Amino acid sequence: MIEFQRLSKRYSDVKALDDVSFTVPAGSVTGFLGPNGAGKSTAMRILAGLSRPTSGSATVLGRPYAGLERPGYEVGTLLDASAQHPGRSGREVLTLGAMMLGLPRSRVDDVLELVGLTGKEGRRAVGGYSLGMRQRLGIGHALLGRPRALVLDEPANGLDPQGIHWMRGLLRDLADSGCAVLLSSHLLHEVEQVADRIVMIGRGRLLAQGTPAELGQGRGLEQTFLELTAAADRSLA
Ligand SMILES: Nc1ncnc2c1ncn2[C@@H]1O[C@H](COP(=O)(O)OP(=O)(O)OP(=O)(O)O)[C@@H](O)[C@H]1O
Repeated sequence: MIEFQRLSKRYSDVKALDDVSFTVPAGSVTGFLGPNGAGKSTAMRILAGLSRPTSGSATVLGRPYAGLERPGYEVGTLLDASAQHPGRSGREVLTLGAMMLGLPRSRVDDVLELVGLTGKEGRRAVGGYSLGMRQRLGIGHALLGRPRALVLDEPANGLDPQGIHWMRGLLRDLADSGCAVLLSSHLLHEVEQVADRIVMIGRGRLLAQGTPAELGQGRGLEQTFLELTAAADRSLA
């Protein structure tokens, strides 16, 4: 389970997160929606131990990232698909990750297959990958240790329709096997199709949470999203 409790983050005069609380239960996909600058990446970076909260907490299985005993087995993260060194091959990236986790080389082949990268693609330098291929590699890297929680920031960016279909199936299978999946996206329809629950934020504040049907209120998620985010903009204007 992933939990954000009264999480706030301030960057000098910007309140990137303001008292945000929500839970990502084990065995579910939670879609994290918000317009540009809403605070999604900030919340995910804090959860991954890359940034400190001003107040509140973000925990995986009850512990902050720094307190996890075996982080690679507990939470997998994909925060920036383009963060890998362009000169390394996909296989090298995964092999380094597998070595850090003490996993056998065979796990690299399993993961390449899981994310749909061929042996030839795995041997190519990441600098020559399309964004969709980088997303697949990043998802594979996050899954190396078969973690119990998964945090993906905009993983659908750059994926083609087949790729999006594949990712939807993968996330569903992971959740069905007990994983807590948190997924941020701008693609409302995509999220609607895969998420069991949706959390909406705007201007650093929690705007709504519930199932897609509850939030869509019969008129569609997009309408609710547009109204709530516009109201958040007005209240802080
Ligand atoms: N390192 C930083 N220094 C100063 N301000 C920052 C920093 N990181 C984020 N911010 C600000 O915090 C706010 C939230 O940004 P964040 O990147 O978390 O939003 P987001 O919801 O992920 O946006 P997007 O959908 O565009 O990726 C924005 O106003 C952003 O400018």
